[in-house]
Amino acid sequence: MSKTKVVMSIAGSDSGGGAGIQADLKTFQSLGVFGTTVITGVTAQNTVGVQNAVHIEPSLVAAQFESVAKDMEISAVKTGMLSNAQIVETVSDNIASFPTKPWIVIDPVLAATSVDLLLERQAVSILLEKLIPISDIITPNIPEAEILTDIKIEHSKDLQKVAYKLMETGAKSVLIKGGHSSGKATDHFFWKDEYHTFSAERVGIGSLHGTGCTLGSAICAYLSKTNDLLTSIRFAKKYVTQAINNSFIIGEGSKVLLQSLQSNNC
Ligand SMILES: Nc1ncnc2c1ncn2[C@@H]1O[C@H](COP(=O)(O)OP(=O)(O)OP(=O)(O)O)[C@@H](O)[C@H]1O
Ligand SMILES: Cc1ncc(COP(=O)(O)O)c(N)n1
Repeated sequence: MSKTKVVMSIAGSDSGGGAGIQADLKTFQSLGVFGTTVITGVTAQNTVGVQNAVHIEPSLVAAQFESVAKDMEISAVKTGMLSNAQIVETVSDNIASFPTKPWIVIDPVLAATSVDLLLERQAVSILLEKLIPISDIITPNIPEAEILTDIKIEHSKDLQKVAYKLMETGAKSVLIKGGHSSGKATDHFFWKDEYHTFSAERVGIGSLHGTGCTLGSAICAYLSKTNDLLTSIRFAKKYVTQAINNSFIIGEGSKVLLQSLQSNNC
């Protein structure tokens, strides 16, 4: 009997439920795909910030990969918080050794909205050397794009410089997210010599938690359903915009997104 393919989130746990593994699984469930997980770290976190964090032993990270990959067929993976250099290395090696190549979405989480570090800075070089080169799409926000490339984004032409530099490291495509800019919430997508924008009205409702995780995991879910990069980004942008428009307050800090079941199963 044929097996239904699954998707995988490789990320950290957010005890507050708004970001990380929790946001990814809610997105997968809403979009009708079966989500599996490799947990890289556990944060004590709420809508105000990250209070504490521990990294998972690389051998246990590897064991989670092995358990899932030897039993199930993984059509798409998404990475989020990766904690440190050893974990980035373990994750890169394990994804590269899957028997069937999955779609690979890298959300290079460097710091949470609350500015706590979720990846040690020494790990950035290994991310550039090992993980980004095997990715189909990398989705930095503006501060992350600047850290990864050492290029300050001041004008729109800087977006292209950043994207080309990331593609030179081996990323097949780059989506620079516009949550941290002003005006419309426009995401800039560079792929080979193509350039596309995905735009939505900016919702001015204070700070939000989990937007990047939700967009990345929606791209991952749609890739597993459509096998088409542009279609997946378009649908994922629509999904995150709807979730932002319906965001709500659960604590004293950032609002969280409403992840709701989608009827349009493309
Ligand atoms: N206020 C907003 N209104 C509409 N869309 C937004 C808003 N803020 C972010 N977005 C969209 O949410 C998605 C995630 O972008 P963002 O730049 O916020 O990612 P991120 O910084 O990784 O997430 P986070 O802020 O949760 O860390 C993008 O599609 C972006 O355009
Ligand atoms: C475990 C974990 N992973 C990722 C994020 C980034 O999410 P955000 O930038 O939306 O706070 C987070 N806060 N916690």
